[in-house]
Amino acid sequence: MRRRPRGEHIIRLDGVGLRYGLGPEVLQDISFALPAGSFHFLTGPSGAGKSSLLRLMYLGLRPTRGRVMLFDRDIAQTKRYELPALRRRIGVVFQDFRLLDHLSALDNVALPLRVRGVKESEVQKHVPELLGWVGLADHLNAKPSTLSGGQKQRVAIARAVIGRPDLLLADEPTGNVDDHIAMRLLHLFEELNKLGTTIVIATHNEGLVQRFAHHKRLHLEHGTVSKVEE
Ligand SMILES: Nc1ncnc2c1ncn2[C@@H]1O[C@H](COP(=O)(O)OP(=O)(O)OP(=O)(O)O)[C@@H](O)[C@H]1O
Repeated sequence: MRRRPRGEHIIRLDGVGLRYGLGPEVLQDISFALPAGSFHFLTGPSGAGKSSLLRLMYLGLRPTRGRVMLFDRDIAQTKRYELPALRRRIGVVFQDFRLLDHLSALDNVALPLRVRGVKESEVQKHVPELLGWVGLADHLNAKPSTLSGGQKQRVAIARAVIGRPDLLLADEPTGNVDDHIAMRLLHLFEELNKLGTTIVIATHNEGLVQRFAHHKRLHLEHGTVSKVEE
């Protein structure tokens, strides 16, 4: 598996601004760089721009000004056909999960491995193991519509981490689960981080941030970074 040496920047934003359509800038003058292997909580009040910043980072949106460098590539200079390969190196946990409704929990989580051509024997070994780890051993064949919000969230997390991405971006990944499961999920992110994945977790859960205060913080206020620990 490809691993990057520590010390490089996984993502760098320089003077980035974002507006939706003709609206006001919702992100302004954003500049920071995240070193490979770092672990940040993205915090800030509701509406500060956390989800918008994550969208820029997973290339779901282009900035209206400034420069985004991802894996040492300037996104503005990157050809459209090259973007899917960059995106495959990013695991994303969306706030609204975005599971495929016609697939079972197991098949949703298996997707990133199957896209990559991982052997089916490996898929059948690793996916149930991970789903068991997040407490869903009894729901491998369940369709998302039969799962609770917290269970769907855990399937979405398993799908985002199964391929050991270079960068994991998670939007409120513990928003629908109780404290005990939130702790377990945070430990899962820490394990992934130890294997080299750079992690950014947007959260409102200040209690959780305090319990994991050994990790760094990227704080947004009114669309701009008011604090970044690099
Ligand atoms: N698709 C969109 N079109 C227009 N404006 C948007 C869109 N998405 C977000 N915004 C606006 O951008 C600003 C930042 O929103 P964003 O969702 O990024 O904040 P947030 O910090 O993630 O909030 P929350 O913690 O409540 O999820 C808000 O003023 C919001 O209304």
